[in-house]
Amino acid sequence: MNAVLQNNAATAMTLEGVSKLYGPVKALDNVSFELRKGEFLTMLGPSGSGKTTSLRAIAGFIQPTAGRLLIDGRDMTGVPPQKRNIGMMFQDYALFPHMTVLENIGYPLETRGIKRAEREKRGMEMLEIVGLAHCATRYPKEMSGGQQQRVALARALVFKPDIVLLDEPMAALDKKLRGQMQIEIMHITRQVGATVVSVTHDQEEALVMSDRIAIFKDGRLEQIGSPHELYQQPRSEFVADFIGEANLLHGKTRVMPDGVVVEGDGWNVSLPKDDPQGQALTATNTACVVLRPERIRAVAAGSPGGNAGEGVIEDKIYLGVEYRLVVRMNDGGKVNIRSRDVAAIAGMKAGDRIGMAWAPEDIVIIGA
Ligand SMILES: Nc1ncnc2c1ncn2[C@@H]1O[C@H](COP(=O)(O)OP(=O)(O)OP(=O)(O)O)[C@@H](O)[C@H]1O
Repeated sequence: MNAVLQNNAATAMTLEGVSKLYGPVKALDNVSFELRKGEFLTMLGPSGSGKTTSLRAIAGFIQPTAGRLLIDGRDMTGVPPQKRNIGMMFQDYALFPHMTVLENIGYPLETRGIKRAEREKRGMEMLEIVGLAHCATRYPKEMSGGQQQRVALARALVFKPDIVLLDEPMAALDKKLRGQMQIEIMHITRQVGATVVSVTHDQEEALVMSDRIAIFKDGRLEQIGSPHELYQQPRSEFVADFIGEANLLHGKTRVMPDGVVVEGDGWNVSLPKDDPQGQALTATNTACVVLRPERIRAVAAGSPGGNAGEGVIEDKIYLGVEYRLVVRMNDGGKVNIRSRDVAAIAGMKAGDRIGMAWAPEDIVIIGA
């Protein structure tokens, strides 16, 4: 029996090699991952990377060209959307304007044949959870954007779906409200134990809300992991650049008796040979080094040692909480530094030469 079909209680959904072709366009290219019960997973990626196509395949609005999708161990091939126990919140909320808030929330229960008294009871319970019990008899147009969003969320959760899909949930909100609603939606979905798949192209939203993030690129799943894993151990330059801010330095590798060095013009990284990252480099000639801006120490120029670099300050920007420096390296590449070390930086100015230092443990190497 296929391992995936063994009805693992912790698995809510499995995608097995799912592809979707539109003529020559591979909207999805052999995507496989598992969603755990109670998990908040965000699909993140640039425009056209396949996020919406994945969401629509899960909802059943489109059928994969190849591969399978299992929900709770059950193959969904040929199962229409209304036969999948899935809740959805769309970016425009799609509330029914002629129904009150309570009627809107009760609607999915009505379509499932649940009687009015029970609908109202469960609808009011959901309204309590989303903090809108006082708005039950209002109409959607009498609510603010944030309130409408919470009604839409309550409607997506009220029938205890196996999975809740959120399609760009913050798209209609202004920036200030977004931050607040990210936290609120995260709390509400955790409180009711919902299993959530959300789509966004806002990396901050993904970092704030998700247990795990699936990063899409050109229809492929580039990497999936917790926000921490993706930030600390990106497996590609794309992921390193997409999650947080990254300096990507391309250099040549050199195997030394006691370690491995990656170096470019005016900078070097040295890793001990017993370090797994160092070991992987013994077989390659070139490598990409990921250096996070907040991990670089600004030091005086002129004393470069190991794990260090030098360049010329192009911009120095004071942001209150930190300084940002843009440094031009000898090879023409730019390095961004974020630092709160006022003592080290206050006296530096654009045009000065600057030294940079980093610790081997702060470095991520992307293979050759
Ligand atoms: N119905 C369709 N017909 C033809 N091509 C499509 C169709 N739907 C999607 N595509 C193509 O498939 C690819 C993936 O699209 P998809 O909508 O999944 O991307 P996305 O990551 O959600 O992007 P966005 O962030 O812009 O919504 C794109 O190249 C898109 O043009």
